[in-house]
Parts: sequence; C-alpha cells; structure tokens
Amino acid sequence: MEPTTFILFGATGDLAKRKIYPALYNLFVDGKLPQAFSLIGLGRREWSDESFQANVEQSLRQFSRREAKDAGSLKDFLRVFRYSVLDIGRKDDYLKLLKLTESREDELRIPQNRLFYLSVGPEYFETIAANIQDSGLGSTNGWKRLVIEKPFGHDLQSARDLNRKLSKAFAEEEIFRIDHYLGKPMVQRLESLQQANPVIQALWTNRYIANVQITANESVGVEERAGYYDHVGAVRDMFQNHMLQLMMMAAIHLPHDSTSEEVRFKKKKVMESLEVLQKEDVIASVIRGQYQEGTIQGKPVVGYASEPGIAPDSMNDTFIAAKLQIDNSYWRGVPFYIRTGKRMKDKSTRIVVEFKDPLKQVSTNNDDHIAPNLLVIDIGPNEGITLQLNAKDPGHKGGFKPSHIDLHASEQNSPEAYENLIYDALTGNSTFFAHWDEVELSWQWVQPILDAFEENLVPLHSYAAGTYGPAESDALLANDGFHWWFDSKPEQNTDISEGVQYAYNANH
Ligand SMILES: NC(=O)C1=CN([C@@H]2O[C@H](COP(=O)(O)OP(=O)(O)OC[C@H]3O[C@@H](n4cnc5c(N)ncnc54)[C@H](OP(=O)(O)O)[C@@H]3O)[C@@H](O)[C@H]2O)C=CC1
Ligand SMILES: O=C1O[C@H](COP(=O)(O)O)[C@@H](O)[C@H](O)[C@H]1O
Repeated sequence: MEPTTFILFGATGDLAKRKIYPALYNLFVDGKLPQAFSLIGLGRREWSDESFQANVEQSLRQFSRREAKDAGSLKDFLRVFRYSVLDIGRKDDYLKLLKLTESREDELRIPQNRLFYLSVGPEYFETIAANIQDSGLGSTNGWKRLVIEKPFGHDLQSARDLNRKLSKAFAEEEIFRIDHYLGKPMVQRLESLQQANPVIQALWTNRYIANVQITANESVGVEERAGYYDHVGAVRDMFQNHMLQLMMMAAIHLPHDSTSEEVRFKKKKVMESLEVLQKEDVIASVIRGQYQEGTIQGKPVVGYASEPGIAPDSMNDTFIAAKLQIDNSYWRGVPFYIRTGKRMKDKSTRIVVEFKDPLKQVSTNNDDHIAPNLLVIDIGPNEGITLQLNAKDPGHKGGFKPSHIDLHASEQNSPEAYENLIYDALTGNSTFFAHWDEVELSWQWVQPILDAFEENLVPLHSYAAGTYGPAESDALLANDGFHWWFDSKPEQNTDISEGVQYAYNANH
C-alpha cells in the first residue's frame, strides 16, 4: 500500500473517537495500514501531540473490538499521530498545516499522498475544500483524496450546490463519500454472493422473484440528536442514503470481477429505472410514521414529541415505508418494499428476497402447505445468509416443510464498516462509496416525497414504540398479497413462518 498522510479534520469529535481511531487501530493490528503512515489530527481544542495520543488511546480502550496486544504495538500505532490546532475558517491555520504536513513527509521520506478526512459538520465541507486548494495543501506530487461523511445535502438543490463547490477543488474520482452501510461486511458480500453462485445469479429476475423487502429497524429513539434529527427525519437520515444504497446493491447484476466503474454504472442504471413518483401520488406508495410512547425491551419510553429538544407539535417522520418499482427487464413487476424506523421492536437490518411459488398455481391440494422460498440476508446486528427451501415432510401427511441452508456462516470478529471503508479509501478503491450519480439520482427520486411531507399530502401515522411501525405499513404489502417477513406479530405468522423464524434464528 502506498505511503500516506491521513489529515483528519474533526479529530477531537465523537465520530473520530467512536469509529475512526478504532478502525485505524484494527487495520494496524491486521497489517492493513501502509508501512509508511502518518496522521495529523485537527481541531480547535488546544491539544498537544501527547494529549492527542492519550485521547486516541482512551478511545481505543473504550471502542476498539481488539485488545491492545501489547503496550509496544499500541505505542507503535500512536507514534505517528500528530496534532495541530486549526480553525476551519482561518486561512493561516492551513499554511501551518501545510508546513507540518511537508515536514512529516520529509521526515518519513514519503511522497505527498494526502488523504483529507472531513469528520466535521457538512456546513464546513466547502470552506475546507477551498482552503485546501488555496493553501497549496492540495497541490501534491502524489495523490490527494477527500473523504466526507453524510449528510451530503439536505435536498436535491443543496446536494447539487455542495457537489459543484467540492468539485472546484477535487475531481469526482478523488471524492470518497462514506455511506457506512456500504462498508458493512454483509453488504459487501452481496456482490460475491451473486458472482460466486450461478444458481442465485440465474434466479435474480422477475421470472422467479415475487418481491424484495429491505428493512432497517432501530430500537433506539432520537437519542441526543434532536437538533439534527427533527430537521431530517427518517427519510433523509436513513432512506435517501442507506436504504436506497441497499436497494441498488440488491438490484444490480454483476459479472465476475466487476470493476468499481461497472458497479457505479449499474447502480446508476438501477436508479434511472426507478419509476418516478409524482408529489400527488406519494400517498399511494409511501407511509410515514412517528413513534408514540410504548415499551422497548420491557422498559417504558416516551413518544417522539415528548423527547427532549423536540417540539410537541413536531410533524417529523421517525418511520418510513415505501414501495418502489424498477422498470427494467430484470425487475419489472417486482415490488421492492423498503422500511426504516426508530423505536421499533428490535434492532435488525436485513434483505429478504421472496421467490415466486409456482406450485401454488398448479396445486389443487389445500393440504400442501408450501412456504415460499426465501433468501434472507442478515446485515446486522447478526450477520448471515440463509436460503429457505421446501422439503417433503413425511410426518405431515406428505406435505412440505421448510428447511434452511446457511449459505455463509458469519465470521467471528468480522471487520466493522469503517475498517472496510477506510482501507478502501487508503487503497483508492471507490467501489463501496456513494458516487455523485447515485447521490444525485437518490435525491432526485426522494424529492417528491420531501415535498409531499412538507405540504402534508401524506398522513403522519402513529405507532407505539416497541412495534414494527404503523398498521398502514403492513397494509402497503397486504394490498399486493404479501406481508413483511420476520415481524413477530402473531397474527401474521402462519405455523410455517413461525417454524422459519425458529430455524432461522437457530442458524445464528
Ligand atoms: N458521530 C457519529 O456517529 C456520526 C457522525 N457523522 C457525521 O460526522 C461528522 C462529525 O460528527 P461528530 O464527530 O459526531 O461531531 P462532533 O460535534 O462530536 O465533532 C465535531 C468536530 O468538528 C470540529 N470542529 C467544529 N467546528 C470547527 C471549527 N470551526 N474549526 C475546526 N474544527 C471544528 C470539532 O473540533 P473542536 O471542538 O476541537 O473545534 C470536532 O472535532 C458530522 O458531519 C456528522 O454528521 C456521520 C455518521 C455518524
Ligand atoms: O447513519 C445513521 O445510521 C444509524 C444506524 O446505523 P447502524 O449501523 O447502527 O444500523 C442511525 O442510528 C442514525 O440515525 C443514522 O444517522
């Protein structure tokens, strides 16, 4: 891997502490950092190199999944960390940073390969990019890369404005937009699941698939983020980015050894094939909800409007479910149902592919209780891929019984999303980052939903905390003759699907 200087804006902040340092340390332990690596942390706080290193060490103790093997290795890791006080708006501070960066590069005798990681609020992206350019930090004899965190814009127009400004200082191939869902190991395995299994590849069409369900349930509420969340809601916080990225990853067809460019192209094609919603029609295919008081894991919790910092009359969405149709030859006629919400019964992110049931149409025997074939991709917190097939059940009047094949046992201690993504950014592999085409098309598709919410054209349904969202979300699927899989609502689960749930859990 090429020698790199990692320049971290927001080095004193929460994301750096909880995700970035632990990821870097885990990469270091796994031998996946460049041999010649140097990190410069930036913030307004008056820290010295020593206090910076002590803070990083503290964050590793708190958040790393790896024990420090020995004091020596931790010391080796921290040795390359330097700190410089920088106020984002002060041009002089960038000149000071340039000096420090160059002196570290000279000291280590490494080329000027600079990775600028912006772990700061998006309102600073433009100023930082411009100052990197103006100060000369961006004029290197090696490569430069810009890694940015979400949110990337607040709507279509602001995303376009931001992109235009960033592209004055960085080319598209130098910009790495993090969507941490793309770094999740199971999402990254979606690609190889298809590529390595011709059977699955052959089935991946509207000929065999009845519907696809993508769920990201969270049991947490708004937490301490009222100021941010009340302005964005589930639609901007999760749906426009993570959920649509999951949809693209599930819907693309990838030949073996696809390049990053091919993945980007295919995702763009999927977004371009999405049936466009008109603002007035949003009500037919989008459900929005807000949690009321309820019980989560036996504990009572307050409703959204009673959370600290939230206006009692807030109309913000904490839940969204939508039906999407991809109008291309692979997916025409296959609904993709997507939902995400806060204060749901449990934390689970998964994709369920429900296959068509050809026997249903030909069988005249009502006793032939046949569960649909399902491919279940568990993304988190459990990880795994399970295929549900039907087998003759001799103990059940010759009927069928679902049986399960675990296609990919979950790896112990698999890398976290940020490890995968930081590694890819260091190696310049942009496959699992959000490219501008996708981001722009996502905002474009979501914009009528934002407008319809804004104008209250879509009812805000209530749901009790600790459930799976409003009843209208179930009705969205019921209208098409389907139901959400793996919601443990007794009225939804037939005896067979309860069997599925049990056997499925038993695989983990
Ligand atoms: N925390 C998380 O889990 C996640 C965060 N994000 C995104 O990551 C980004 C950072 O979030 P987070 O770490 O939580 O935020 P914090 O508020 O914890 O940290 C903000 C950081 O920005 C620095 N900063 C703020 N203003 C200035 C300034 N004028 N000049 C120099 N530095 C400044 C602060 O340094 P100092 O105070 O020393 O000046 C601090 O290091 C945001 O865009 C957020 O949306 C995305 C996903 C998850
Ligand atoms: O980006 C975000 O993601 C988290 C959920 O991430 P996960 O990896 O725990 O599934 C969500 O809580 C947060 O609101 C959102 O900003």
